[in-house]
Amino acid sequence: MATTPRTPGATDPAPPDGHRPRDEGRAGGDARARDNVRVDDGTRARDTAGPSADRLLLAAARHSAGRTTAICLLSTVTAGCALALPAALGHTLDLTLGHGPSPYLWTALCAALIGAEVLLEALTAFVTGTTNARAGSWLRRLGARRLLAAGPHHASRFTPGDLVTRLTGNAAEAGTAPTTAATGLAALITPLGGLIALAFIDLWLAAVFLAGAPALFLFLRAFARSSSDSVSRYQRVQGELAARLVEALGGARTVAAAGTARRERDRVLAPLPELSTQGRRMWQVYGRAVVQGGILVPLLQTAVLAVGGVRLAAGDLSVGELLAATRYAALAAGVGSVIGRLNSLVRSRAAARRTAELLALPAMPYGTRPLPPDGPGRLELRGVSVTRGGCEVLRGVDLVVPGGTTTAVVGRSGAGKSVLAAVAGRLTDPGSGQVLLDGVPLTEADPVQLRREIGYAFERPALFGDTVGGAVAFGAYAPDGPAVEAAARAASADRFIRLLPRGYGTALADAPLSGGELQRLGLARAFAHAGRLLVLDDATSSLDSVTEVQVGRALVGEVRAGTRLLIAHRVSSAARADRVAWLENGRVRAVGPHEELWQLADYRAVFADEPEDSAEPEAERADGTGAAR
Ligand SMILES: Nc1ncnc2c1ncn2[C@@H]1O[C@H](COP(=O)(O)OP(=O)(O)OP(=O)(O)O)[C@@H](O)[C@H]1O
Repeated sequence: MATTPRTPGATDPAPPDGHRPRDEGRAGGDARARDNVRVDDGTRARDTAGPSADRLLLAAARHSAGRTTAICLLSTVTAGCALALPAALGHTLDLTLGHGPSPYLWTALCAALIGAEVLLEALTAFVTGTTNARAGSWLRRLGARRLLAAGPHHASRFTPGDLVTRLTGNAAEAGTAPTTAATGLAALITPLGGLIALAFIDLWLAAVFLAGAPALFLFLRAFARSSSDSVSRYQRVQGELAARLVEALGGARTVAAAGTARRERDRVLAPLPELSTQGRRMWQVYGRAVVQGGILVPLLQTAVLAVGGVRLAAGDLSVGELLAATRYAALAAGVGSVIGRLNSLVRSRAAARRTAELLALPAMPYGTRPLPPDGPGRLELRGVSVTRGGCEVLRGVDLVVPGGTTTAVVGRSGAGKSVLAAVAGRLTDPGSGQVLLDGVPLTEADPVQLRREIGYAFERPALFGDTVGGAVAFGAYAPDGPAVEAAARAASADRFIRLLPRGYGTALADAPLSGGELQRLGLARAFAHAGRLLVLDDATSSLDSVTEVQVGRALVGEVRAGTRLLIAHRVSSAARADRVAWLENGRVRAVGPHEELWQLADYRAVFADEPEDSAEPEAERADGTGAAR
């Protein structure tokens, strides 16, 4: 038996055709691999959710309104100090050169202004950092909460790598918008104030500066445009690389088995040249900006200084005023920081758009109606239709599973069995129709009670928890040790768990599990949390026939009694059930006892491809009902 190190949540990508395994991440909706924003009706999710991105940024600003206001005040006062300093320095210089009374008071004022500026800048940086972190984590929580509320089917529109990028980098970048806007105001005050101060000192100096301003403006605008473009392209390619890598790692075994490691490596790394191009472009844009800025800004300052020198020689300016003027010219040239902030706002908005797309996921509606106490677990599907990828995969399904009975759902591959299981356990909602548990529509039921009352086991369970025992106990509530062990016994998992180095206390990371062992742990988890309805979605497919029969018996005798819905591929599973619902092309073709359906050639043909090793260990009768109940 192949043994693989257990990686919680790791699943192989679905094979291109044929029977596809069900896993918890899929849960009724395939992650449409390599097509991260494709939605059900075949259209692409909007890449331009402008208004909702803006609303999200406004909400983030409201969330951190107090801190953002503080940052705005702090940076405005800092700008005030920066603007007052050149005038004070100039005046102090004039006093020192003997044009007035003692300069000590002014020197002290200069020192105070410098000290205040440094302190305020440090304080602003501190508050900005913490505000950004808080806003980012708030956005991240919003996104994650909505993702969970939307249910697995809707979440599967996004690939895991893409989701990680949206919830980490994008949320963090969007979270910086409020502080960028707050400091942007001050960034505007400083160059404007510098220009006005320049005009106050001497109109000629302001005129010289303004003459060079268009060139400065054009240069800054070009920088903002090309840098924002290259940065966003770079980020997009980075996200694509991450998505490909996550996908390849998830399917590492398939890749190894197919011997396509080299091809897969090439596919993962295919965006690298584009990444390199965009990276180079980013640095080129930056380097060009440094050179151009390094020439233009000193040129402007030199022009102001030259004209100032002439005005000084003519006696129209004092030495102190000339000193102040050069400083104000430098401050006025700092208009670049405004453009830089605009640039970050543009990037934050783009990032917010990607976060907002998560928030646009429809949340599954829930109600507060309690399920009737001691209800038998009667499951009813009324006219249930489900559309996936533009096709109706369930069409007007009517099905009643009486409380306390077991119904096996059979059908050819792609008939809609897993989607039906997902609808029955409320992992996804039907497009039309209704699902009721003990007479309560699932959409109106209390979600907490629903999760306690519906147990689920999958073909490829994802394990959560620190230890093997913890993984079995993981769920809406934590069963105690004896209940965990009883569930593991029922799932035929107890024996192999006890052989692990620390038994139930073995860390999951130290427990290499075969496919069958993994399935048995998933079954044990479902048994430990069995409520009035238990849905087993092909959850015994990797078990050998003997173990499967043992688990089937235990399910009847040792697990809390209730209604069972089994997705079955084996004759033996169908034969053990009280009734069989036979699905064909998304419709219920027939419902009845296996023995009766077995008379139909089409029904027998459903199991025609059944592998030999799934035959019953006991002699099977010609009608396929030899399975022990
Ligand atoms: N998210 C999705 N997007 C598009 N099509 C989907 C999606 N989920 C399921 N389908 C399609 O719906 C149909 C029914 O899928 P389902 O997984 O329920 O089949 P199944 O009967 O369980 O098949 P199998 O026995 O092979 O697992 C299939 O054609 C499948 O490709």
